[in-house]
Amino acid sequence: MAQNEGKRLAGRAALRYVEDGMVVGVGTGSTVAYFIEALAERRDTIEGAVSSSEQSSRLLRERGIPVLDLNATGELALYVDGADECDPHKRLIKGGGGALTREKIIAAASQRFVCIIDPAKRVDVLGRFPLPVEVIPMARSHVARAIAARGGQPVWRDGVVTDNGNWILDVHNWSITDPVALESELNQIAGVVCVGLFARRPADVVLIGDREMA
Ligand SMILES: O=C[C@H](O)[C@H](O)[C@H](O)COP(=O)(O)O
Repeated sequence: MAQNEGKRLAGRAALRYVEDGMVVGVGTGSTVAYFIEALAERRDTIEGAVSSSEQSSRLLRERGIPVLDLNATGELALYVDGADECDPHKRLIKGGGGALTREKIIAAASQRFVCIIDPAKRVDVLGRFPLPVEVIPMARSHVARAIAARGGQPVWRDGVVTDNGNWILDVHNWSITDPVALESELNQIAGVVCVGLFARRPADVVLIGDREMA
């Protein structure tokens, strides 16, 4: 299956979790763009969306879907987002598009996290995709040294500024055998805003193309 076709099928398949009257949490990326396209068909039946990025907010508004403030909506029933990698326990690497922090906030505030991926995103062990870590700009070198001391190879995503005004380090060559422990450990480094590991709060449902992962 071509990768874009897998993304399109997954984006459409997520519609089956959308119920009338919902406020839907919406992630970021090329797979989510297909979901937003499909969600537009339901725009008159939902209340609106909480968005994880400026990019998704723009797409939602272009499709006539109201973008709401998470501070005003309360907890959400549903969050739909893509991922860069997914292991058999539905633990994820996210943040290839730089939206990891807002994505993690919405995932934490949602009862059900439906992750939409194409088959190429499945891995047995996380870490082939470089792990994104959002950092406060002044802490970039400090965090990079702390990560290198733990065996990772951090590379600054030079020129990229997140929606929160921060920078990103992409950590290469890490075979992440205990993602829950690593997520907790990296969160403790001063200057780290968010780690692109979604292991402590994995996805609840993973759609690979239009099929649900067991
Ligand atoms: O920051 C971006 C997000 O975590 C995306 O969900 C992730 O990078 C996957 O994006 P795509 O669907 O474009 O492969």
